[in-house]
Amino acid sequence: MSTSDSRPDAAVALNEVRKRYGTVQALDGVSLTVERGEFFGILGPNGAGKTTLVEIVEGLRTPDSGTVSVLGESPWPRNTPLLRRLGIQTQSSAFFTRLTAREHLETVAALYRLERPAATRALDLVDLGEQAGQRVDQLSGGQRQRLALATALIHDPELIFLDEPTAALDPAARRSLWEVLRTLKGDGRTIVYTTHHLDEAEALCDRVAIVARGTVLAVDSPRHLIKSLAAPTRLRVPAYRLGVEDVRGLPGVESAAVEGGELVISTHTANQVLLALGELVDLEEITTRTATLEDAYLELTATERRS
Ligand SMILES: Nc1ncnc2c1ncn2[C@@H]1O[C@H](COP(=O)(O)OP(=O)(O)OP(=O)(O)O)[C@@H](O)[C@H]1O
Repeated sequence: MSTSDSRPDAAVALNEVRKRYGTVQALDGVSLTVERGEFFGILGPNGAGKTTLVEIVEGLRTPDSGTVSVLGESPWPRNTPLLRRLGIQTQSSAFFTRLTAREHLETVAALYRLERPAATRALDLVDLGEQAGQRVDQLSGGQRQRLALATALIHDPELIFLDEPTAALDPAARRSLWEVLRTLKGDGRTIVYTTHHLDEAEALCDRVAIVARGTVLAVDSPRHLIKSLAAPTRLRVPAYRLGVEDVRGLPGVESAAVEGGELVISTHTANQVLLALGELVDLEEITTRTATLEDAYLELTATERRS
């Protein structure tokens, strides 16, 4: 792993970062590099250390030891020129709640000494133009979340940190925000984001880090993670057609269980199992689901959940 000092060209470089709160070792020697222009996901169970990690990179906390470099600079002591190059969206973004969405953004724009059109651009970017005249405290949860994103983006930052940006969004709004995020990445910006939506991380991220108990379990592209962990393929057959006993001994079947009216068979040799199942049922009755990032994540973090 390269050290932060040797990678000033990286968007973020951490080397052996540790942070303890009392008896809790929140980060236990984290080293990772985020390249410029990357869409980078930080995944992990509750309490894994994700927020601590991101807050250290943002300069909001200092580590006990280790080095951190952000856009080639140290985030502390408080580095105002660097902060201006960062866009930070948190779950609990502070709003001027009695103002309208537009007034809120114009106020933020003024703090950055930006011209007023910056507010309109930010509203349009997150598709909040129609709510521009609505008071912030009357926006829905999802609309507030989009306003938080607009607030983080108003000064055109190079490196964007997003904390579960789609947590309160309905499925359609979530998809439309994905497009916003893809556009940001398309413009060459670097995005570092935390999420518990594994399907989303798989769809958006170039690479993800899976963190648990303050350590990085894996860093790779979702595709490579899925491949390297060799998570199983799942074949589903209506439970009224076949039972667990019918398939347990078939070649390639690793496990079988009934879930929600379907017999779910796990295998690493799907073709072999499909051949055998073809003797028992119509192939059209079988649905195949190849491994996902969620499977890889669950496999990697299984030990954490058991302990
Ligand atoms: N200010 C603090 N004082 C004491 N302990 C803390 C503090 N902040 C975090 N912790 C502890 O450090 C560990 C890591 O917390 P952190 O918030 O970084 O995890 P996380 O991965 O962001 O969790 P989540 O997914 O639940 O947001 C947890 O055990 C948490 O209880």
